[in-house]
Amino acid sequence: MAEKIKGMRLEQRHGKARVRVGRVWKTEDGRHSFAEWSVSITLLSDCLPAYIHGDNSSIVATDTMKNTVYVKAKECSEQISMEDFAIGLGKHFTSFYEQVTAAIIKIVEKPWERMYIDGQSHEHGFKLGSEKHTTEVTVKKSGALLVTSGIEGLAVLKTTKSGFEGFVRDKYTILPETRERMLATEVTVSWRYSFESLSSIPAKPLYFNERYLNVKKVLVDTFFGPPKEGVYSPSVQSTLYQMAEAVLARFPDISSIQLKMPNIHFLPINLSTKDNLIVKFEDDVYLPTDEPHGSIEANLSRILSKM
Ligand SMILES: O=c1[nH]c(=O)c2[nH]c(=O)[nH]c2[nH]1
Repeated sequence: MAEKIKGMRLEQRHGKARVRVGRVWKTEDGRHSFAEWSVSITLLSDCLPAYIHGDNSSIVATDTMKNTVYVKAKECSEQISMEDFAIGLGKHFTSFYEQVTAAIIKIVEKPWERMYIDGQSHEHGFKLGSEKHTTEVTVKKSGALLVTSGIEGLAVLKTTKSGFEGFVRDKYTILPETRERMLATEVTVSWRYSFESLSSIPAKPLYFNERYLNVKKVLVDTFFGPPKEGVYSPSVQSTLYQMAEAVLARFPDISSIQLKMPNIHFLPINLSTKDNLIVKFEDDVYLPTDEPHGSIEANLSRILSKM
């Protein structure tokens, strides 16, 4: 919200960050599902008197926002995707409060995965996985909507089928060209859905959960290539683009995708004295590092032709 005051411009928003909630859903035959979310709410509303005059009469307390998360979680009697939960919260804040013009809801899910014991899925046991599912939803009073989903911390590595050649060489360059190296990264990705209003959201339950798993599969499959032969990567840039392109080609309801793929370096180990070669690097012994790392990111979006 931007408002003019005494010849100046005031931009303000308020909300509650990191409201943590766990929710269990139980079927009649005794199977439990579980989700743990960290929910952040930001409301855009006219709160000028609070900033200027200390008049809080139009402020929705952030404590109330926190309570609303628990009330809405209680009301979800059936398992729900966190995108749908965020949309529901956004709808609530923009319709329940006259002064609220838009709500931005961000959720990060803790990666609890159903436990398998001797190949059999456990009815109520879960263990913590690695990468996290994220979402950011903006709901406007008009019903206009913006939904993004994403993944944080998807760490992937391949020990071959990667190289880097033909880059700029000048008096500062020492990096040798190679067609044989390790490729490691921790993917952060977010994609935007093309649904632009509350009425165009798919009614299918858990639609967004299914999409999340399928997008993750396309990203990972493209990164690695087929199990036996893999796929050659001429650069992180090229692999990133292939991953983004594969997602847009496969999912018509995704309009853009942003990928961040740090190039996490594994340095060759060569050890020698003046007279002795102790360890000669043969693509086998590495020094793992996490800094510095290359930082490579790009956004790929459809250009929508308006006829
Ligand atoms: O895939 C890569 N992209 C780069 O831009 C780069 N720069 C670098 O030093 N190594 C690499 N690798």
